[in-house]
Amino acid sequence: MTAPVLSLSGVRYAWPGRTAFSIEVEALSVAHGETVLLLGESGSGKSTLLSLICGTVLADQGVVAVDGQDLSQLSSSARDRFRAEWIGVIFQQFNLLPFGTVQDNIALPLRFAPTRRDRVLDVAGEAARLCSALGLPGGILTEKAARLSVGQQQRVAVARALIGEPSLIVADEPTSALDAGSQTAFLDLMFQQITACRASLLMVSHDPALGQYFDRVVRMEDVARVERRMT
Ligand SMILES: Nc1ncnc2c1ncn2[C@@H]1O[C@H](COP(=O)(O)OP(=O)(O)OP(=O)(O)O)[C@@H](O)[C@H]1O
Repeated sequence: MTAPVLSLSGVRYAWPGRTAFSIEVEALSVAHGETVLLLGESGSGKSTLLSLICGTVLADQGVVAVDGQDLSQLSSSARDRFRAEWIGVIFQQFNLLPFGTVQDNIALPLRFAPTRRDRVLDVAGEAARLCSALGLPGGILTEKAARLSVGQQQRVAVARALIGEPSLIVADEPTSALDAGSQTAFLDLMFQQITACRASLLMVSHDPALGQYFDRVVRMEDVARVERRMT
């Protein structure tokens, strides 16, 4: 049996400072090629959990492993490189570089990830293929990101996460700005592309209606114990 693409065990994390929010996750894993929706209300710690998974914050206790690599064993710069190599991240606000072109934005993670870069023979060709597969108009590659509609930015953010086929795609509420019809169309396209590159997907949302698209739905309250102390 191959190791899961993501596994958390005995994880504990408390935000430093006066926030007094802490989270404990006994066990959570995502298998290769699996799509998992992590459901939780606002403030339940979903983004905190994604930060732990991406290694932007380090667990105080326990192990977070991506593709078998314990993130706490990497230096801060090695962790940044590891994230760029193996994790495609779709942020809630997409975080595109506004003055960069669509092509610059899609190619960005490859700059920091030589192995991922090596998997893409023709960067411009692959960016164009992903744009077309995600329903973006031809010629968009040379547009500045700031000029795009929200729906277009969202698709560019997906293309940026997928380029070079990282093993894990992590998405933080990427459909929250869309109406139900546009959500369905967007998720269909995103899932087709994720399946084509055999990546695993962990997406967080507060919306139970999205569960039908995923292999598995995990509720925050079933995997995470959170504590808020008044300071
Ligand atoms: N960067 C941060 N610094 C300090 N505390 C933070 C930070 N981010 C989150 N927190 C704390 O963690 C708690 C949970 O926030 P988090 O963003 O993880 O929840 P969420 O489920 O993603 O919420 P939402 O759906 O509203 O984005 C917050 O109430 C806050 O106290």
